[in-house]
Amino acid sequence: REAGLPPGPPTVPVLGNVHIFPTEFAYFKFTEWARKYGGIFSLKVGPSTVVVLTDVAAVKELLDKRSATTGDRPPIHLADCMTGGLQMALARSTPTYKILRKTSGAILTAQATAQHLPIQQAEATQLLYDILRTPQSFYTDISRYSFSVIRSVLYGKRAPRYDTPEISGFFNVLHEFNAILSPGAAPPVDAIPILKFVPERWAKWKRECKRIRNLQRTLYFGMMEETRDRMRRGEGNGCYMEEVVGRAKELGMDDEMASYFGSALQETGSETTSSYLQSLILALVAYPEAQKKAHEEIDRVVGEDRLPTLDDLGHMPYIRAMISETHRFRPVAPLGVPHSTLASEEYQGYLIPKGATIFVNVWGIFHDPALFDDPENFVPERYMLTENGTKPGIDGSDLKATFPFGFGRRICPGMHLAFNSININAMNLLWAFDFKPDIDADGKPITVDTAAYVKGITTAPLPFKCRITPRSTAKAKIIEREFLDAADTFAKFEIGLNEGDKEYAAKSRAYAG
Ligand code: HEM
Repeated sequence: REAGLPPGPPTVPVLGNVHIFPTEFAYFKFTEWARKYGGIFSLKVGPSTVVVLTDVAAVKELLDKRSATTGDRPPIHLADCMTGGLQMALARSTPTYKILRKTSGAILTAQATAQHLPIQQAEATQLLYDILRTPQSFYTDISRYSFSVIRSVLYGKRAPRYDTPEISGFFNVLHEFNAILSPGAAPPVDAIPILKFVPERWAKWKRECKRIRNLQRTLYFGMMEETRDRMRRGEGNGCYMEEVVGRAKELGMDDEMASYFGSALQETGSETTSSYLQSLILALVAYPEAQKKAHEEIDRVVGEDRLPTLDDLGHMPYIRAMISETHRFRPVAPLGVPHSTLASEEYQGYLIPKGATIFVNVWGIFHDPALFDDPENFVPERYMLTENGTKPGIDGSDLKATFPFGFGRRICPGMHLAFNSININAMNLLWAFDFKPDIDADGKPITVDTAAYVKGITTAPLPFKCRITPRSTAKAKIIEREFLDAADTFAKFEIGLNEGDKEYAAKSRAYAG
């Protein structure tokens, strides 16, 4: 480890810390190291430096205030081979990235997001209806919901069932992309750049990247073309990609950029939102007392006769606290998405060299006993005691609601869409259902495992079982009625559905009627 770098675990020659670098659930190890080496520690991965921040003040200073130099992403050569550098969340800080980012800023504003509320609400109503009908498949019903919302607001076309080829087709391509990027799946071309020059006939990874690139382009261009066709036929429905097409010149977007832009938002927006909602349900099952308090509050504010609306949230401090606590308890991106530095920075006497990778240990911060009382438990009350849930007397002002959504110039551009989805669904689910542990053959409750999570940059609870029942017959009736009423909103987003999807949508309406 070079002089001036933040401290960290002892290194060995050449490898540095490669031999001890965690390849999965790295946030646990990083948290352990942070307690030992401090809120700013470093690791050596061969010649490169990784800096891990588990110190809120350092995050604020380095990633927010000095974002001009810390807003790059580490190089991922394979990703660039497949996407041409156009996957916005992974893209380096290039002029092309800046256009993509500007476009997201121009179209995903809080104001614009409000215009997409009707379809978000209609999809949330279908989520209630799906869970009412088939409570055992709540986990995939949530995945359908989040995919369909993003697909509708972006491309103007929904996915009425989870088993549609529209969803499996999209995720198959995404999973192939992620699989080849996972540690060990391909030679370490970023660490050993000379490997990039191995001829294709000896480099299977190059052939694989080409194959996946072709799959991506066929799918993403197809999604774009469908939207464009609908516009040509005068059947536009105001979705975001129509705006991108309409303003392409002004935004500096060509076809290729627009196609990757839309698909990147679809990728980043789907599994993040579903992960959050799945974690919320897991917490409700594991913490019945918290669920009871939320039920009491929503019954008092909303009552039996109608679904909650976004305006109700202002009158529900406990549910607002519960929403924040879910982010803290099980953050969707426990290490954020890694940033990288475009120039050297100095902070509190430490050198953060140019090209260093920076991880924010969101997990370690949210589970720091110095900041939060009883951090391992789901305790919404903490967000009623202090604004950001921290212990009384601790300044938690930098841990604001956007903290789980990242930092500086890279902050999540889909945040406003995500806030609406989370708020609407958290209220709806609590209003509608009781969530209880599943029972075994002897009728005994089976404890859910709140630590069983998917590995990856973003995470989600592993599929789990629970018993979900409507809280009253009157509420079940309202859900059916609202689902039928949503048909008008859905209609604009059901143009061009495949036969299977059309049939499914028609059948579920007939069933509700
Ligand atoms: C619960 C929901 C969500 C969470 C917790 C979340 C969280 C995050 C985080 C932590 C980052 C990395 C920020 C950084 O590098 O500092 C990010 C980036 C991103 N998110 Fe989200 N996100 C969510 C939903 C969405 C949605 C709904 C969309 C799109 C509609 C979206 C689109 C993106 C994109 C495109 C980026 C990359 C930004 C860039 O690199 O410039 N996200 N998100």
